[in-house]
Amino acid sequence: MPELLTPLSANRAAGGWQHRFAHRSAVLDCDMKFAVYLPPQATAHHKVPVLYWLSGLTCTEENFIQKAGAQRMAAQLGLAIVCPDTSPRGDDVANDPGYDLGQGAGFYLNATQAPWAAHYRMHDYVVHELPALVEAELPILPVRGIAGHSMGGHGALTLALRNPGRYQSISAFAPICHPSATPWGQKAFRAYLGDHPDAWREWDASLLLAQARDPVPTLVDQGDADEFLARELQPEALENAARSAGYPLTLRRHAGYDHSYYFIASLIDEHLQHHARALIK
Ligand SMILES: N[C@@H](CCC(=O)N[C@@H](CSC=O)C(=O)NCC(=O)O)C(=O)O
Repeated sequence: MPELLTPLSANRAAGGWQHRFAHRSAVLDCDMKFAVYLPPQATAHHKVPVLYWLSGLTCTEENFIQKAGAQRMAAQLGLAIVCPDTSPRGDDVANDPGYDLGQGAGFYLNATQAPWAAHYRMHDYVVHELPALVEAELPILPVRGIAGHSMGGHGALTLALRNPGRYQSISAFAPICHPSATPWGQKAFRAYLGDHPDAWREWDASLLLAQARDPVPTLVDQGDADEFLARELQPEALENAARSAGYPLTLRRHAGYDHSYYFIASLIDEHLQHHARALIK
């Protein structure tokens, strides 16, 4: 039987190991890469809980592991971090010249429209295929939190809200909160889902959260100097939905912070601690 994971790199980090692997995805029908940080507590005899990190537009599996500085706190807490790529990839995979559609911009949904539907099934990949793979091949427990940034914040919120019971904790940095009403989201939804308002509603975090019946502790951080705040992110839509649903959302605003990884690196320890409170007993 062929090896399921092809090692790409392994670097010692904070007493654990930062890995990158390639594998064949049946769900996406293409070769994919992902990164996983294994803390020192993860051994052949001891499995650890896991945080799935979803990156934003233009990112690969490498942005977070190189820029967020998460390894030291993950090692302290005993938390693995799995970072998928942001879309299917390859010469045979549909693409678009814009940075906000196609490869690097999968939006963590299952596309229904041609030409995207053939490969763009990032929801099923992140929720089902990748966890089954890492839980079978690596010392990782099926005890999961989910987090992300911007497009990946939208992904973290929607994947958790669509799959009650699968994630015990949620967090996001500067998420796209109401994509069916903002330009990045509308462009992606029109392409991937077609002009079908009912379908858009199923992938909009604020609209899903307003209907949520399974409360999961959720932390959202937003910088007030974020260049995308008013046009693309609209955290007030998420706040209003949480208020009307009585959902346990903590949304914090931070003076002077922009949309970059400097913001993420400044607060990532608090997000990891938020997840550890739910995942590590
Ligand atoms: N015009 C920019 C837009 C891309 C960008 O800002 N990407 C962010 C995520 S935005 C929402 O999903 C990002 O994380 N970039 C990578 C990084 O390492 O900072 C551009 O094309 O650069």
